[in-house]
Amino acid sequence: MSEWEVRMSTSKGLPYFFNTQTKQSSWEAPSGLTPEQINQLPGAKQYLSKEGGGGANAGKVRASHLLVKHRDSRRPSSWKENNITRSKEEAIDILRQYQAEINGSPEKFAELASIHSDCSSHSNGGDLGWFSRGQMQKPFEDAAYGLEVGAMSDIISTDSGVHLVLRTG
Ligand SMILES: Cn1nc(-c2ccccc2)cc1C(=O)N[C@H](Cc1nc2ccccc2[nH]1)C(=O)O
Repeated sequence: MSEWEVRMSTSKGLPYFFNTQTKQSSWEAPSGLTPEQINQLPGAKQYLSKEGGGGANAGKVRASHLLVKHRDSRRPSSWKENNITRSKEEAIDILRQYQAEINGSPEKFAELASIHSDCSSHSNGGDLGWFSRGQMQKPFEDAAYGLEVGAMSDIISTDSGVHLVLRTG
């Protein structure tokens, strides 16, 4: 863990993770590090400050999600299924299975989101990019802003369906 540090990409205005030994770099926090360990990395305080650092993303957070829609969703249709008829309870049961399979792994999260998420962001491994308060439905915003970078929410519910949220920036 000691060989990782957080640096700022001047071209993108985004923090990234750099391994000083292998010279590997990654936008996503290295897997296997706890949110506490991530926040103790050199550069974390400066570039991962709670809400997007001092740059273009000041006050913003970055998150990915895995959405399972149900028949009461605002738009009960997705790239996967034209007419979604499952109940909310069934959607929660399905998401619990994904949650267990993810088991805290950001790589697994992105893999399952790309296959199973009912949001068009599935093509991005669930990545929604950076957003500020006031942009997303409130329960989603509160979950994302309430997470440390690298942490995952429990199941949350919005008008779109039920979600798992992973904060990535
Ligand atoms: C907010 N958003 N960003 C994307 C997105 C982002 C990056 C790349 C592709 C799509 C899709 C969406 C979106 O609203 N998708 C909806 C589902 C949905 N509802 C949401 C509520 C809160 C956060 C994300 C959500 N995604 C849909 O596809 O029916």
